[in-house]
Amino acid sequence: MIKLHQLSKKYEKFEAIQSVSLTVNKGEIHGIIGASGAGKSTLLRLMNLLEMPDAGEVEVDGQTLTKLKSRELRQARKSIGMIFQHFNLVANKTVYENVLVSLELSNVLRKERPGRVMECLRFVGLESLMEKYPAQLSGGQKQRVAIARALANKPKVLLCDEPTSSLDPNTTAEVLGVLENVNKSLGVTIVIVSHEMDVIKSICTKVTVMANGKVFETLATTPQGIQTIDNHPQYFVDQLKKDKMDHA
Ligand SMILES: Nc1ncnc2c1ncn2[C@@H]1O[C@H](COP(=O)(O)OP(=O)(O)OP(=O)(O)O)[C@@H](O)[C@H]1O
Repeated sequence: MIKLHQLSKKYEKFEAIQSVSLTVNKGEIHGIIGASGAGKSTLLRLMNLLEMPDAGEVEVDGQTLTKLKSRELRQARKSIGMIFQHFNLVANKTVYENVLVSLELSNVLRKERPGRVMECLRFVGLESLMEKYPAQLSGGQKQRVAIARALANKPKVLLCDEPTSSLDPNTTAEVLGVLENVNKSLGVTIVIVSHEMDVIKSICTKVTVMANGKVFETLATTPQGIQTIDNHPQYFVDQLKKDKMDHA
C-alpha cells in the first residue's frame, strides 16, 4: 500500500531522514516508534508529501506521489487521511462543520455531503455532539472528530501522528479502539507514529523502530489488546500507596 524507496530529507545540513526504504502492506496497522528526534514524524509527513523529500520515491496505492503534478497530487491525497496529536480542528466550526470542510475541499457533490458527514460521525460515535464546538469537547472526543474528518473522503490509508499523546490512559484506549475499528471494519491501512510503547504494542501488527533518521528494524508483532485502567479515585490512591511501599 505504501512503498518508500531510499527517501532522504535534510533540514539545512541536518539529515533528518537518511535513505529510508520501507513497505507498509495493505490492511496493516503499522507502528513507528523511536526516541525523540529519530525522524518518526518527518517520515510520516513524507508519506503524503506534507514534507517533500530531497531524494527518493513515495508510492501510495500504486501511484508514485513524487512524480505527480500538483493537481494529480491533490487528487491522490484524498485517499490518504491524517490525524495529529493536537487534533487541528477549526475552533469556530461545529463538530458537523469540521467534518463537512473536508468534503467541501474535495468538491464532493453538495447533496451527498450531509449524509456522508453523519455516516462518519456515527462511525466514531459522535452524532449526538454534532452541534458542539471543539472547546466543548474532551480530548478523546476531539480526536474522534478528527478521525471522522479524516474518513470523510473514504481514504485507503490513515496516517496518525502521535494520536494519543495528549490523552489520559482511558481516553487513549477509546481512541485506539476507534482506530482499530477503522482498520478492521473499513479495511483502512493505518500508520501510527508514537513514542508510547503500550500504544504501539496494543494494536500494531507490524512495527518499525527508527533511530537517527534510519530504520533500525521492522518486525511483525501480535497486537496485545487495548488496556484500560480503573478510573475510580481509590485506584489512584492505592497505586500511590503501593509505589510508596515499593520504595520503602
Ligand atoms: N521543519 C523542520 N526544520 C528543522 N528541523 C526539523 C524540522 N522538522 C524536524 N526537524 C528535525 O528533524 C529531526 C527529526 O524530527 P522528527 O519530528 O521527525 O522526530 P521524531 O522522531 O518525530 O521526534 P518527536 O518524538 O520528538 O516528535 C529532529 O532533530 C528535528 O529537530
